[in-house]
Amino acid sequence: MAQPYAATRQAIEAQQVEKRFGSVLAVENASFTIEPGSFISIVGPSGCGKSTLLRMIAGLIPKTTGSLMVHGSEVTGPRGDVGVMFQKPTLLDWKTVIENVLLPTKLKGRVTDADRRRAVELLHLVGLQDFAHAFPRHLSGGMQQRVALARLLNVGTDILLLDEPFGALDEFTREHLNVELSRIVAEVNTTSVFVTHNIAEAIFLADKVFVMTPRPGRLAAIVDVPFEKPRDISLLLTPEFNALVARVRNIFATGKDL
Ligand SMILES: Nc1ncnc2c1ncn2[C@@H]1O[C@H](COP(=O)(O)OP(=O)(O)OP(=O)(O)O)[C@@H](O)[C@H]1O
Repeated sequence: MAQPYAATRQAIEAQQVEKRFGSVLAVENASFTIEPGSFISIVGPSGCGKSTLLRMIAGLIPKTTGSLMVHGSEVTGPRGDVGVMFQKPTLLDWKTVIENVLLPTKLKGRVTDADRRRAVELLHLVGLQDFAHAFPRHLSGGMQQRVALARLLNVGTDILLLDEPFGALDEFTREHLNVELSRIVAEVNTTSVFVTHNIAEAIFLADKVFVMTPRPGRLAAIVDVPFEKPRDISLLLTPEFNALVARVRNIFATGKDL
């Protein structure tokens, strides 16, 4: 359900945003709004500008033209209310799991007992409560991404930008983590923007799917996902789900919605 202030203030608002890298038009004329608390997937084939769009929202690269606002203010650089997670977990190998989760707290100052309790809560949330004192090298790739997610949640950002966070993992782990991610972001009530080139994954997670097509990177359609949440993996086998997958695939092929 939308937040009370959704009517007046969107989490993210883009108007005619473009990004050029020299002669390459990476993102063309993107306009959209993202409501607080919603889950958006950006899906499209390789090179269509998904990561570029996400990096602009994160303030990691500047837009070339247009207006891009987060919580009502123009994005001019990285900001505290937006957190980003990439395919590689970037954990500190010489720190334990809980020390990695507490890293953002430590960068701000002294770590209190309350901070430690919160870190333990976050480890419960991502299912790693028994691994607080393990080192990252003793964890699987999926577990390391869970630590990265707990660390990101510890920053307390309102908006999570997730760039293929499970892209390097096997299909089974990935499906399982998608279910977990869905539960976790609903529990902490963040706005989430998730980049993937996997159509089923995009639909399974999202309230809306932004479909991008390449050359130049264009936001071809915004598709509403009608399935109730929380969602179970069995949804993937239903005709309704597969019809939506076919619809998104058709947008890739034709650049147009049905
Ligand atoms: N720093 C850069 N300098 C020059 N060109 C870039 C840069 N970053 C991206 N591009 C170009 O912009 C276009 C979009 O790239 P982007 O990485 O956003 O696509 P993507 O959809 O995320 O692809 P993938 O799924 O393969 O990660 C591509 O043509 C890419 O070569």
